[in-house]
Amino acid sequence: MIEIKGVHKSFGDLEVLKGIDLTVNRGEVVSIIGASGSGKSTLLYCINAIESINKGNIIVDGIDVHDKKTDINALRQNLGMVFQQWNSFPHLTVLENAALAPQVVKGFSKEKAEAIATKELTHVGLGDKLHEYPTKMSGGQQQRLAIARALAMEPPYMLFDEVTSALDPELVGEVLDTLRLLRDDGMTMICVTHEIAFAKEVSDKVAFFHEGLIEEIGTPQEVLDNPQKERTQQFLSKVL
Ligand SMILES: Nc1ncnc2c1ncn2[C@@H]1O[C@H](COP(=O)(O)OP(=O)(O)OP(=O)(O)O)[C@@H](O)[C@H]1O
Repeated sequence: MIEIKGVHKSFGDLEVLKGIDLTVNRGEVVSIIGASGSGKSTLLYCINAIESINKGNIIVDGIDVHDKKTDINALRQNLGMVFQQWNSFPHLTVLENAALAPQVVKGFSKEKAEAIATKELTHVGLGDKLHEYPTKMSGGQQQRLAIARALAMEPPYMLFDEVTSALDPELVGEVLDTLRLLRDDGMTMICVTHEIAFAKEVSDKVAFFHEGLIEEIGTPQEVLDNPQKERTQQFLSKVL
């Protein structure tokens, strides 16, 4: 379970998160929507300690992420993260890219790491690209590689930060299909997304962020079909 309790985060004088409370249970898909600058990505970065927090707690399976005694590297193994921009190693093949972290971080043998990486790459539809170089692939394929690379660490949680935003429109579908696949596998996911229809389809909960606070949270039917707050209604009227 991921428990976010009263989290505040500032960059200098700018308070970006103003008291976020959110619980993500195992097996749940939670989508975070909201205007640009409302703090969605910052929350993801705080969950896996890329960013520090100023107040509150983030607890992952009972471990306080921002406690000085917490082994961040061990914790991050449980939190796979995929960003808007895919950053693979251009001099490594697709398989070598996906097998790298299990070897370096987990100390797995090359054979074991490549077996897991092959399984995950096949799962995301890249089984026929193992020995190609990522620079030769489309943006959608590279983003699926980024997902497989995160999955190869076998994390119980996945954090997705606008993974389709940098893609040409015709490539968005294949990446969303991959996320649907993970949802069907029962993966616990937090998705920061601008894809409202996708959020509606896959999420157990949708959180609408407004200026560093959760303005409204509930099922997709509650928040997206029947929003109670005026700000949610205004936001949805602009993006739907
Ligand atoms: N490292 C940083 N230093 C200073 N300000 C930052 C930093 N990261 C983010 N911010 C600011 O914090 C605010 C929230 O940014 P964040 O990326 O979390 O928003 P967002 O809701 O994810 O927006 P978008 O949908 O555009 O990605 C913005 O005003 C941004 O400029």
